[in-house]
Amino acid sequence: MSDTPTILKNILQRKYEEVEERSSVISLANLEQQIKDQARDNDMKPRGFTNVMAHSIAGGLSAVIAEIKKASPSKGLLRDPFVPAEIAKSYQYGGASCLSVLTDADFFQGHEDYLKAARAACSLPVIRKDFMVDPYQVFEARAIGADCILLIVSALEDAQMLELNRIAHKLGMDVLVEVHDGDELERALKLDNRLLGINNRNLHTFEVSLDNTYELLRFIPDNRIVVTESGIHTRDDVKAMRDHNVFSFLVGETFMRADDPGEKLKELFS
Ligand SMILES: O=P(O)(O)OC[C@@H](O)[C@@H](O)c1c[nH]c2ccccc12
Repeated sequence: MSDTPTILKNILQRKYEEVEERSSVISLANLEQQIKDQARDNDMKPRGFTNVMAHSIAGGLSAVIAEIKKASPSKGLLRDPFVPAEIAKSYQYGGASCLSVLTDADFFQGHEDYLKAARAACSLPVIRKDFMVDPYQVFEARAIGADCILLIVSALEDAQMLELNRIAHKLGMDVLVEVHDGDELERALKLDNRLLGINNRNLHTFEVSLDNTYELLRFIPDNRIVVTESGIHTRDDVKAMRDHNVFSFLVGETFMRADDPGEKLKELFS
């Protein structure tokens, strides 16, 4: 991880501290008990994130993971007022396949309660968007209702990545593995997940280029579902991706800046 970009380094450093703090308040055993207690509650059952994505694509549609993100380190505050339950309903109405909810507080002004509120307000599967470095966070994700977690390859060693992936699956969650270059892609392909995210944002410079997806595409086997992440703003962006046989999208900023996020989704994807 020697060339891990600075901002990511800062975030990861903070994440390790956060895990220490949180696990001293709520133990891992306690989280596991919560998950067991919730097993009888139908609303808490994993909603099959990957299946819903695959189903949308099989129907000839774009599979859109619509993101609920109040702020980001590169763009600052994106939306105010920010009401996750309203946004979730709007996204469902607008035709999203799944939701992504930022839970990181310090860099994205996110919160676990945003995920809970968004998920409770709709029937869509939800990915916990955060920087996962420790099993504790994976249990925590399931305890708050997440149906899927994100694993960022540049933030993890292989062994860590495998372990977090295994725990997520054991808890019934799906995993979106995120890469932004060829080396990371090679490592990501060692996991047997169907979902593979290509981030168009360079984490060193914050520059966004959709070419990143096009360049990495050719190295990805057909049985994977490629999700293009970041920097999708227009119908033309969507068309260009679809012309390259990319049918899954993760979109945040464009929707967050719109008065009605679900309408904006329709505008881009219908
Ligand atoms: O807001 P955008 O440019 O549409 O991007 C969404 C999403 O791809 C981005 O939020 C993201 C991609 N990978 C991440 C990892 C952590 C936090 C955030 C992200």
